[in-house]
Amino acid sequence: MASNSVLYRCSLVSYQYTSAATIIVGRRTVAISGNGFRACKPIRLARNCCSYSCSYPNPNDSAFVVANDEKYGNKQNISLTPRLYDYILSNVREPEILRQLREETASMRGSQMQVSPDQAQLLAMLVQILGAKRCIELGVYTGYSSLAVALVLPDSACLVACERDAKSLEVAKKYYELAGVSHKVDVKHGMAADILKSLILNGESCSYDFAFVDAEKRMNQEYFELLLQLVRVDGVIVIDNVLWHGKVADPLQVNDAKTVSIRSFNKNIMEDPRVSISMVPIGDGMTICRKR
Ligand SMILES: C[S@@+](CC[C@H](N)C(=O)[O-])C[C@H]1O[C@@H](n2cnc3c(N)ncnc32)[C@H](O)[C@@H]1O
Repeated sequence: MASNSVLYRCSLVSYQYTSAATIIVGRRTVAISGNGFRACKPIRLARNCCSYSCSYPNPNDSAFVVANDEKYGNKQNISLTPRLYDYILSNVREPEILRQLREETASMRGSQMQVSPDQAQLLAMLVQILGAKRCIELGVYTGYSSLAVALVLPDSACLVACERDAKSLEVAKKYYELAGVSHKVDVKHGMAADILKSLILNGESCSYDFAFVDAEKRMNQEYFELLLQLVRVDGVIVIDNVLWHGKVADPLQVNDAKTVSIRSFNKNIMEDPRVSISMVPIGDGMTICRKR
């Protein structure tokens, strides 16, 4: 450990892309200002959380966190500070039309729900690597993630975009038009599970290459079961918010219905032999599943 390092007890550094951030240090919640970040709800410190050593005296600067727990072999992990996250975002190639949509959505209710530019870029890349032609998204909101996917789909491809809220769908449809991708997006207004069931009844099982799940979190297990029917072998299902602002890792103190449900879903998926998985700490956490 560097001689000027400071030992912090912290449960999580939690950021969202808009205007400030918080870190919990000891018993205090410290607000960190930084361009482009929004303050998150502070997460209470677990009594038994492990200690982390940060190699800078200012938590705003500490990019590396070392878990002191022998169990992890003192592995160094990146702790995403506002500065580092700014750096990551400055290395995202966000198409102009997505930037416009993000800015229009920023003043709307629920704008924090939108995936971050780095997440959208990852989704688009997965679709490209897969050579996906048939995709599904559950939870469109104003269309940021679906537009990122539609932009990289070939003209003959299709994205089934499911959303229950008609008002936010209007914004999404406007941007599909502006981006010239409307012909690739099949907008479905309704409840995600019902739409998936109707696709199955329509004989579309095993015909999809890619699915992104970002709707009602407590329905994730049901969405996943339906999507496993709709996606082909070697197809990919990505689930968002699997870290749920870090609450999933604090079972001693955080047990609200949504957190318990996401925690239970994560456990089920971890033990599910039907898929290979990778939980990625990007945004609020995404699990990438490949159907075996
Ligand atoms: C987290 S937001 C989606 C954000 C979007 N992926 C983006 O990047 O902009 C979740 C959306 O799911 C929608 N939603 C929630 N429950 C739903 C359901 N049961 N069926 C369809 N849509 C649902 C909400 O109305 C909301 O717009």
